[in-house]
Parts: sequence; structure tokens; C-alpha cells
Amino acid sequence: MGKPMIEFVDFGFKYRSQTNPTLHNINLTIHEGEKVVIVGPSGSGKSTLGHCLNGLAPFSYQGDITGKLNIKGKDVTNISIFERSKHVGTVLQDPDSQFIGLTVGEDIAFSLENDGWVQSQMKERVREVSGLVNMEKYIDASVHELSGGQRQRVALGGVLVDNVDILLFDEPLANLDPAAGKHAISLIDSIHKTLHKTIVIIEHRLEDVLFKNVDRIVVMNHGKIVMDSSPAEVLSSSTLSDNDVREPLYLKALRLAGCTITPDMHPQHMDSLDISTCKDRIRNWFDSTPASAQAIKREARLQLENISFGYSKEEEIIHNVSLEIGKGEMVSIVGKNGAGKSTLSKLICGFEKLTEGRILLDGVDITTETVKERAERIGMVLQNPNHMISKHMIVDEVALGLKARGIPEAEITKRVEETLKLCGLYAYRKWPISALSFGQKKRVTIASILVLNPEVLLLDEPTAGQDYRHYTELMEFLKKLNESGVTILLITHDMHLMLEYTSRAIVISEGKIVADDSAVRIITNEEVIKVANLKETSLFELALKLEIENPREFVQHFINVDREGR
Ligand SMILES: Nc1ncnc2c1ncn2[C@@H]1O[C@H](COP(=O)(O)OP(=O)(O)OP(=O)(O)O)[C@@H](O)[C@H]1O
Ligand SMILES: Nc1ncnc2c1ncn2[C@@H]1O[C@H](COP(=O)(O)OP(=O)(O)OP(=O)(O)O)[C@@H](O)[C@H]1O
Repeated sequence: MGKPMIEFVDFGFKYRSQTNPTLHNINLTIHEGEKVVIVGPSGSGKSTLGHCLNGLAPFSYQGDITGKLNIKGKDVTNISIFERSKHVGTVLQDPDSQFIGLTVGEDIAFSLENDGWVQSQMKERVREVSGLVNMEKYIDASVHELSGGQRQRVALGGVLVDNVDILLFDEPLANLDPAAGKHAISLIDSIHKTLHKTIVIIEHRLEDVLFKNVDRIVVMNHGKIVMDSSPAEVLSSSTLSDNDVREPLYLKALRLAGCTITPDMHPQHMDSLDISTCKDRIRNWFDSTPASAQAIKREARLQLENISFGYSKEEEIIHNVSLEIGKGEMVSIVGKNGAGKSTLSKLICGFEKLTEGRILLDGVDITTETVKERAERIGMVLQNPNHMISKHMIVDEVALGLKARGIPEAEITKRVEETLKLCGLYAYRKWPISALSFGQKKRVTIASILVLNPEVLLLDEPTAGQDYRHYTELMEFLKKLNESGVTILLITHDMHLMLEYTSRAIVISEGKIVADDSAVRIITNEEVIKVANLKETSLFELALKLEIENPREFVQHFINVDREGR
């Protein structure tokens, strides 16, 4: 094992605006060249720990530190944030807060410029790094014209360009499509191996991170470290589920089948997993598959007829898309970064105008209706909560839309309270939004739309940045809302969400619909997976490992059992 690189010793942190510390008694040593993933529920202090490591706390987020933090054996509590950035490079959860330059190239070059690199070498380095993150084609594009996932890649490039020893990733996968997520994890892994960096990853999508080996998993809750051990130890314990962290699906299937998971089964990876001791048990569990529910023919609520659109005249982004969503459906829209999913939703809400085609709601043409008129019946929750929030206090933000509609004060108070309770935010109602974690902010934006009772609800990545408890709560909540008649469209990169909650999925690739089918058929269709940058589910691989003849039925069986258990 290498020398200690990062040492938190009896470390604590209290934000100045909080009465109680957010981090308590952290003792954590990470050695040179180690790769560690930090997981824990929303608000458990993961990002705060990251901020303390890169110096944002206490330099930008003011507060008081107790105990010690050593980097490379030196106490860094008092060194400047500038000095700190020579050791720790950070990719933040919200890439927008990180952009400095106007174009992709400028942004990646920023720190090199600061360090006084020669122009020609700088250009070469920027090209090299943008190639690493697959953004070479966009070097001259403005960062503001990129899709969410593309922005994240630029942010990653901006950090890789520096030669720091420690790389900290705060939710690197949040906005990436599944294949890009895999690519990012492979990229982090190759950087780890070839450049011998020390890597710290904070991420909710544990199964996706574990696609490549990590040395340790650190589980946090309530500002403390609950477990710090090898992936095999952590995954075979109940610590993840006890602390609202989602365990890999194939392990969940083993547990549902009644198997006990032990470290010597090497549960950290599908390839290493040894199922010899529980093979029969799982096969017995999967003895019959209930026939999947027949698709119900529904009356159309939303219809897109031959719609096309481009942000500029030169480039069309959406090509002749036709689509029908039935009343009361809950549908996933999936596809790779930049495929046109968000653009499609902006067209439905009227934020952008079609160049061709028409949109109908309950059979009535709404193509010429304004955003405001459509907003009476169609609600949209954006990908990035920071793009939606305009008020300082939570209650004011959620009340905003009702106030604009001239609803009486007493009714506003009542509806806001009900919605805050539904969204698990009631306890925070008197808080300023700035003191919330990313996941909590996301729920505020959902609350601010839900309070308006929309008939059609469009959500762009609703569960990004949510822990498993809030994910489940939110999705169960959306399911109930859907059962009460609200038609729901979910843009998501989360294949588990698609499988578990939406029976139908629409796949978009390069502005066209390439598949519209049951979620199970889509996730088991190799061709569609490839075209749309999706990811096969580990359940499918588990079924293959079990030599089950029809793996698709195994996936369906898991979903049925899992749904019943909720
Ligand atoms: N800027 C801030 N000012 C005051 N308090 C804050 C601030 N940021 C976070 N907190 C407090 O710290 C707690 C932990 O937040 P943190 O962002 O570290 O959690 P997290 O584990 O990263 O959550 P998530 O998974 O939702 O991103 C929050 O519940 C909040 O009370
Ligand atoms: N405001 C804009 N101006 C110009 N081009 C844009 C703008 N917004 C998006 N684009 C381009 O349109 C294409 C589709 O982007 P869109 O945001 O719809 O993709 P997406 O499928 O939602 O991607 P992601 O999964 O990364 O969020 C991308 O190539 C993007 O670069």
C-alpha cells in the first residue's frame, strides 16, 4: 500500500449557517493510488466531505473545522484554496457551476492559461483531453449549447487537463447516458491505472461505479462513516440497504430468491460472482413467470404529429417524430446524451417552436398555444434544479406558480403544505433553499410543479442525485399520481427506473424514434442498446450465468416480484 495521501483525523465540519455540525468525528485514510467510492443517503454529508477535501469548505462555504486534515502528510487546514487545487482536482455535481470559458476548448484550457502554458502546447493538450472525454467535435462549440451529459464531459476534461494527484468526482454519472456512464467509469479507471492518481468518487449509482474495480467502499450516514471496507465485505453486509443505498440489481435478485451473500462469493462484480452455492435456489425461485399484463389500448392524451425542429436553420435536431401517449400512461424516454430528449420536452411545453408538424392535447391542436397557456395543463420539471429555482425560501418557491395564478392566500398555504408533505420536504419548509443538498433541491422543483395539478407531467431525470429511499419514495409517489390519472413522461438514463416503473419505453436516437416497446423488451434488445447507448441489465447477465433459457422472462419475473414487494 502507498503512503497516506488523504488523512481525516477526528475531523468535523459545521456550516456557519447551521446550528449543528454536518460532519462528525471522521477518521478516514486514503492511500496513494487508491480508488475509493463514497456512498450514503441524500444529505448524509458526502458532498460536504468532498468540499472539505478540495477546500471549498471553509473557503467558499464558510464554517468551522475541528480535528485535522492532512494531504500528503501536511496539515492543509490553513493553506489557501489555490494551493489546495494543485493537489485536488474536482468534477462537481452541477457542471454548470464549473464553467468559466465560453467554448468547450476555452473551458478545458482555463487552468493551463492560468499556469502560463505556451499556446501551441496548450492547444495540443486541450485536443488530447477533449478526445479523452469524446468532445473533440465540439471544441469550438459554446458550453451553453450542449446537452446535460455533454456538459458533464467538458467538466471532466477541465479537471483531467491538470496534473493533480487526487481526483475527486462528485456524482460523475448523474447526467450521463448508461453507455457514457460506463465510458466515464472506464476513463476514470484508465486514468487511475496509467497515471496512478488517487481517486475519490461520490456516487449514488453504485452498480455503475463497480463496473470497474474499486479498492474500498465508504458508507456515510448522518455525517459519520458507518462502514469502510472492501467492496466484497460491504456488498455482502446489510449496510447498504440499512442506509438507503441501492445495491446492485443482481444482488437484490439473489436476496429476493433467499440466498445469503458472503464475501467469498466475490459479489463486487457480475464476472467474479460465484453462484455455485445458490444456483438451485435461484432457479427454483424462477420456476414460473406470470404472463405479463396485456397492453391496454388507451385514448390519446398527447399526440405529436410529424414534428421537426432545429435550434438553427442549418441543423435539424428533431426529425419528423410522431408519437402518441395515452391517457394515464407512465412512459420512459431514453437515449444517449444529445439525442434530443430534452429538446422534445421543450417542444411539448412550448419553450421552443416546431418548424413542422403539430402537437395535440386531448385531440385539440395546441401548436400555437403559448408556454403560459400550455403550462395550465402540462407541467415540466427541468434536469438542473438550479435552472428553475428563483426564490430564497422553500415555501415561496413552491407557492410561486399559484401566486401567479391569483389563487387566494389561504388555499395557497394549504396546497403548498400538502405538496411539501408529499415530497418529503415539510420538515424543511422554513429553510432557505441554499442550505439544501442537490437531491433536496430537485424535490423542491418537483413540488413547485406538482402544486399546480398538471394533467401531463414531464420530468427530465427526476431521480438524478437522489438516494435510494428518496428515489423509491419519489417514484412510488409518481406512480400514485399516475394512478390518479396524471399522464407522466420521464426522461431518464436510469435503466432500473425504466424497468421497475414504466412498462413502456420510447428510445430516441439522433432526433428520431428508434424503438417504442415494453421496457423489458428494450433492455434485452442488443441492437437498440447499441444504437441508443443503453446498458444491458445485470439481471440479464445473471440469467445467462444461471443458464436460464429465456433470460427476458427472468428479468420480467424479478420486476414482478420486486413490484409486489413494495
Ligand atoms: N452550503 C450549505 N450551507 C449550509 N448547510 C449546508 C450547505 N450544504 C449542505 N448543507 C447541509 O449539509 C447536509 C449534507 O449535505 P451534503 O450536500 O453534504 O449531502 P450529500 O450526502 O452530498 O447529499 P446528496 O446525495 O443529496 O448530494 C445538508 O442536509 C444540509 O443540511
Ligand atoms: N439551446 C441550444 N442551442 C443550440 N443547440 C442545442 C441547444 N440545446 C441543445 N442543443 C443541441 O441539441 C442536441 C439535443 O440536445 P438535448 O438536450 O435535447 O439532448 P438530450 O437527449 O436531452 O441529452 P442529455 O441526455 O445529455 O440530456 C444536442 O446536440 C445539443 O448540442
